[in-house]
Amino acid sequence: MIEAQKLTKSFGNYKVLEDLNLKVKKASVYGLLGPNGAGKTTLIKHLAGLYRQDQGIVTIDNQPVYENPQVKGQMIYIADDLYFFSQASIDETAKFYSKIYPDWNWDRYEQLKQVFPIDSKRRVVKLSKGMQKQVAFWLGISSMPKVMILDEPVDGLDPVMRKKVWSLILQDVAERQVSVLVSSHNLRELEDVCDHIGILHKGKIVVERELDDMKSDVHKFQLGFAGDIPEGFLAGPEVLHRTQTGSILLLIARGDKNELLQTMKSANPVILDVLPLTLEEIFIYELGGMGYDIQNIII
Ligand SMILES: Nc1ncnc2c1ncn2[C@@H]1O[C@H](COP(=O)(O)OP(=O)(O)OP(=O)(O)O)[C@@H](O)[C@H]1O
Repeated sequence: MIEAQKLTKSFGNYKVLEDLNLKVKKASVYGLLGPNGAGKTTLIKHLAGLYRQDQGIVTIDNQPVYENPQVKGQMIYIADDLYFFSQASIDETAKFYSKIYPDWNWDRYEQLKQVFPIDSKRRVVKLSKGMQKQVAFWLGISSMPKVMILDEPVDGLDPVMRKKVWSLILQDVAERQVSVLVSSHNLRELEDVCDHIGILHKGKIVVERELDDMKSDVHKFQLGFAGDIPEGFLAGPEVLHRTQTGSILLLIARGDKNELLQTMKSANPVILDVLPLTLEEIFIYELGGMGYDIQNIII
């Protein structure tokens, strides 16, 4: 489990993270969203043990991360800006990884040549940006980590490679109970792969949700009435959004779907439809209600 408690970090007088709490469970994929400058990379560098926090606790399986080689030997960190030795080929870099990571698996490294079609004798720094990212995953996955910390991981990969990489990661989550924290600006990308989403805004996690809960808790309805919409109809706090066009009402509401439908039916609408709701819409309406300009935070 990856955990940060009351994590605070400033650069000079500028506080980037403040009393931040975050938990990534075993065998789970946590998506970290936030606008430019929110502090995602700063948070990630603490979780990867590269930065020392000013205050708070950062642990992996209850062990402090900073300056802890044992923890780092079980973790891969794929940064936004990759670093490789300037003279080394992929094979030579793999040899280096095999000495750093105690569970390094040469069979897996060989098998993954089917997935990453790059000549392993080539110098890594001479490869294209997207190919270097592929190498980072190739070596990272062959290291058999328990924890993966990924900063904008599929940026620069083509769509086919994105799918392949995600499928390898999710296979490790399912089969080896790997914990993954992944940052992105793209909610749609995270929606397909994460089970939890946290939104970082101005140095704090402002919302953290389990996706299945979220999807089953918020619903969108379209209602039509023969005459006027009944006075006070569904005007309670369960309604997150309401638009009325003539006698057609569009509602986004939180709660048990069947109970909401029962309440609506009692007003005798002539039309009552449940409409599909994207995760993006759920965030927009939920966080909009909390006073955040969410369109600018997550899109
Ligand atoms: N080493 C540093 N020294 C001073 N300020 C820093 C340092 N690293 C980050 N910051 C500042 O901290 C804030 C958060 O930066 P960070 O890179 O963590 O954001 P981010 O959410 O990853 O942004 P982006 O989505 O643009 O990558 C920014 O204002 C940045 O200028």
